[in-house]
Amino acid sequence: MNSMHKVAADQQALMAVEGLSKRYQEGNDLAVEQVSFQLYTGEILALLGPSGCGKTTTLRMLAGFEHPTAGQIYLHRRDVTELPPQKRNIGIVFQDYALFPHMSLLRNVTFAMRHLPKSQQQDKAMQWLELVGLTDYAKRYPHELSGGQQQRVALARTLAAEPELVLLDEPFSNLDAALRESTRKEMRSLFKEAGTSVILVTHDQAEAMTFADKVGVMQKGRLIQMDTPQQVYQHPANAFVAKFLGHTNLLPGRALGGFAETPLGNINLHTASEGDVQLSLRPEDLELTASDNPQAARVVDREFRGHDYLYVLEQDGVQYCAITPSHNYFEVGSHVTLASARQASVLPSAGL
Ligand SMILES: Nc1ncnc2c1ncn2[C@@H]1O[C@H](COP(=O)(O)OP(=O)(O)OP(=O)(O)O)[C@@H](O)[C@H]1O
Repeated sequence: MNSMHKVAADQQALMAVEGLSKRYQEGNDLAVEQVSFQLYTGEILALLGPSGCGKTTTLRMLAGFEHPTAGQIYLHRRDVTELPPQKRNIGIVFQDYALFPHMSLLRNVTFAMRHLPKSQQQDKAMQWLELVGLTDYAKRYPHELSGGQQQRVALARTLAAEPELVLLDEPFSNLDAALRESTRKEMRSLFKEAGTSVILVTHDQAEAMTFADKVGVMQKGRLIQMDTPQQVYQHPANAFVAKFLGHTNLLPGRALGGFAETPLGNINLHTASEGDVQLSLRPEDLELTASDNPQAARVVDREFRGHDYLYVLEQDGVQYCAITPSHNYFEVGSHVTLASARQASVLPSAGL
């Protein structure tokens, strides 16, 4: 990208983060190391990674609750790195929702609207409660609500302050599986309807992929890859990202342009390459065919998952995983040939 393009892109970014780092104590490792990214208006970004990788620290620096050791945070190209949280126009919804227990839902929401004249607050608060489907509960108190409902009030209260950007810290972690999925869907459409920009933190890859427009995968304080869920899943930057986003087969290969020689035969490559490579092949991209050949792969294990089967297979002492539709049925102990049904992606930084 030449510098003209970079300037143009920067101008449109709602938030730009450059070289953000955090060391909590002298002598400790960096909790966040050189994180840089841009967020555009209306975008939903998920910061995804295992426990301790620096997601929450990053979020807290963006909100202004933690001071960075190095780096800058820009909102509309204005450097806000030194601004206190209340001057950033960023809303944050914490994991525990932090509603005021002694206030009704309506008052919880109007509390966030002190910037409006008193006469407008009630009507406007009812509109926010309507947006999250809770007008009938306006007079109730937080303890009279389910976890999912409390979550939505916390969201209404955050939105009522009309922030430019909403930060969510593990927003669905307190909800049970069924409620989590529906709340996730509702919230995504709410944000999309309102055109709200969002950054959320999660360690749940399914949540990140279904909720966000872009996923930023973090490992040991670093942002390893940030792209659309499809790109990150299908073209991971390294073995860690490939494995963190679901099952995968990591294969050694020798690339000869558009294909590579691998233990599973020649496999076409998504991007032409040369020399020794590491490939990531998703389990749904492996094709199984029943075989009489005892040298072929053996079915070691099979897990029924409703819509599909997850198989563990062994060939030449190496284990592979494959996912097939549930009508494709192979007995444990039987033999199958393995072939790639799609192009594999070359991991660009296999050494990481
Ligand atoms: N207040 C603190 N003082 C010292 N070290 C801290 C502090 N907060 C976090 N850390 C350390 O910084 C690193 C990153 O922590 P952080 O909470 O940002 O990770 P995370 O990815 O959000 O993890 P989780 O998913 O478990 O919340 C960890 O090694 C953690 O122990």
